[in-house]
Amino acid sequence: MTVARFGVMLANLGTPDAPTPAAVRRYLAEFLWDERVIDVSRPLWWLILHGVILRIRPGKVAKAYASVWQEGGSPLLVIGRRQEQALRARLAERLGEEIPVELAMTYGTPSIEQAGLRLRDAGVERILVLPMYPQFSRTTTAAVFDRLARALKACPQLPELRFVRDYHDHSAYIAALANSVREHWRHNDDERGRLLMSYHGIPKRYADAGDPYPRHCETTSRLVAEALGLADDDWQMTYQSRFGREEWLKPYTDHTLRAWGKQGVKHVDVISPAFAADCLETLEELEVENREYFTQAGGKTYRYIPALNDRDEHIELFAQLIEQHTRGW
Ligand SMILES: C=CC1=C(C)c2cc3[nH]c(cc4nc(cc5[nH]c(cc1n2)c(C)c5CCC(=O)O)C(CCC(=O)O)=C4C)c(C)c3C=C
Ligand SMILES: [Fe+2]
Ligand SMILES: [Fe+2]
Repeated sequence: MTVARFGVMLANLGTPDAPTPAAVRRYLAEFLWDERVIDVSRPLWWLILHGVILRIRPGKVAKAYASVWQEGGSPLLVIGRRQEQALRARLAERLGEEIPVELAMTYGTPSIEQAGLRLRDAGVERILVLPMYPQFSRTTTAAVFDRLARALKACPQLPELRFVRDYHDHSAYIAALANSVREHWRHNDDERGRLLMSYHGIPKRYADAGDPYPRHCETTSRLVAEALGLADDDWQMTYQSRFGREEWLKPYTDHTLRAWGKQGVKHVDVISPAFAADCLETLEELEVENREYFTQAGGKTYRYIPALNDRDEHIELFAQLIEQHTRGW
């Protein structure tokens, strides 16, 4: 067997195994216990998480998952598998050799450990880790790094490792986002709404302590707006998916959409550049929940533009990132 020069670990957040309260509870218990995500002192957080959150949230959230669940499972996983397949094919075409590519989830399955073992079984000694988070955050990208380090703890030997920290201003990423907006406008007879770029939020405290996430989101947004030739009034960026009571990054997506509806804005196009794959946060929170906030406040048309998912340009972006980060291997 010829061993490939390197393997790729394509990482994303993870998702429950089923749209049931029990599966959602297992998923949230793992996810929300990660100190990179929630940094509250452990004994206090254990009491809040197990005493309150995991008793109430799974039932409600399981219903939301059930509303977006697909035949093959959770959208994040179904799309992740398509991205993995498409990337294998693209790398074989570009590099003329079979490069092992393994989808890995920070929480749930396929875990980072399982993906690492599959790469080990393929015989590769060099691994490029590509977290599918264009904007770096301690809560996502750094959590991948921690889980990988934990998975490697028991190994007597380490693979050679490289890690893509972020790609928030990569020209192929910006072009792919801008083209997906242009395509959406063309499909709608060039009817353009005000463009809302809605990013998953993080607690403001993390940004104050040095998390570069909001700076990365601002740069992505400005570059997309420039690529589309938008004037300042034609677009805005906001943050969605708040969790808990503390202040998160602002402006908030839901508050902005309600305000726009009241102010007489009639048409909105929404894109969510931080999500490499559509998931609960886009298909339910943006497609359904936020649409209601806007239309109930007086807005007329609200259109969600899908994530880059397995679009050709997205897979090409991953292939370019992989080529750039594996030079010399
Ligand atoms: C303190 C809590 C959370 C932080 C910080 C956070 C950051 C963060 N998350 C994503 C991407 C995704 N989050 C998703 C779901 C989700 N996120 C949180 C909490 C925090 N996220 C929760 C509790 C959940 C689960 C749903 C719920 O209970 O409301 C998902 C979707 C997963 C799916 O199965 O579809 C993604 C993707 C980013 C990019 C980010 C910070 C930059
Ligand atoms: Fe999240
Ligand atoms: Fe949400």
